Amino acid sequence: MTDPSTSSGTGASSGTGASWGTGASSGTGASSGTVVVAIDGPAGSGKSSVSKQAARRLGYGYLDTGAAYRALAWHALEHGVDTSDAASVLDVVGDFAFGIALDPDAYGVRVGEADVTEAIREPRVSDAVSGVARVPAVRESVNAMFRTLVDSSGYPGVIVEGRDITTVVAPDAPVRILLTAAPEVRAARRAGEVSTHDAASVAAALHKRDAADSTVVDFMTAAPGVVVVDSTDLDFDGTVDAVLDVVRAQLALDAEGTNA
Ligand SMILES: Nc1ncnc2c1ncn2[C@@H]1O[C@H](COP(=O)(O)OP(=O)(O)O)[C@@H](O)[C@H]1O
Ligand SMILES: Nc1ccn([C@@H]2O[C@H](COP(=O)(O)OP(=O)(O)O)[C@@H](O)[C@H]2O)c(=O)n1
Repeated sequence: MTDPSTSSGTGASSGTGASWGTGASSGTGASSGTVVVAIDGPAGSGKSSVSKQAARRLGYGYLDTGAAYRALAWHALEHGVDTSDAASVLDVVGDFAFGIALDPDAYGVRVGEADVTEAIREPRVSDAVSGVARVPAVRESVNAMFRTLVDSSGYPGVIVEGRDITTVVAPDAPVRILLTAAPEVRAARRAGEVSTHDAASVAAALHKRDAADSTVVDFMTAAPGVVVVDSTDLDFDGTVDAVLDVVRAQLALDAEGTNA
């Protein structure tokens, strides 16, 4: 599943790649020269599935940042930690050994030796993840890990998707996209994936998580320079094409030096 080179511990990752996404515009957004395509958006907008397919088409890597927060929530639950208590969450960050594959055709997530690729999608993890993600020290630690993963990826580019990638993690990336869709469309898509819960409870959980997450990051409004792709009326392939159109247009502008 995961290549060891794609592993990163929160402790081991700090201090490297510090200029990633925060330095002067470099044409890549990464200190390693890796092109960063930053995609944010709410739950069920298509970030993961669309980013993965777009990465395949571009020959890029794909980094699912939500998987890191989910894996940390899983890790905290394994330790019996109350995920609504910031101090308790921070206690378990120290031995959080996170691994993720950036290959869009070999997606996998682990914590230590455990393959948690499926487990982190369980409703109990979805319910706990916002509590973990709202702790500022957790976010700083995880963001440093993302920079290390991208800088050492070996890919010419990486599509990085999450909630705060266009604004906090990679504000200088040459391509920044906010992927949205109407709330009822997002809920219906997510309900189609989860067979263990009825559609109404899936929708309620998704809206509750969006509300909790939006107290930490504004992922519903495009920051200046961020291009909106609204997938409400697009099918999956149409959304991938729309994202790729933006990537090509923004990279062309960047190459001309006009993508300020
Ligand atoms: N434009 C689209 N039209 C129809 N279904 C889509 C579209 N984009 C994504 N999906 C489907 O919706 C579900 C949620 O997408 P996902 O990528 O997990 O969203 P996110 O990562 O934003 O939560 C998946 O089953 C995915 O295949
Ligand atoms: N960059 C990110 C990515 C995810 N998250 C958190 O991690 C959770 C899970 O992210 P996800 O991308 O797997 O969620 P979905 O949008 O796929 O439902 C979110 O609900 C946020 O609480 C975050 O805070 N910042």
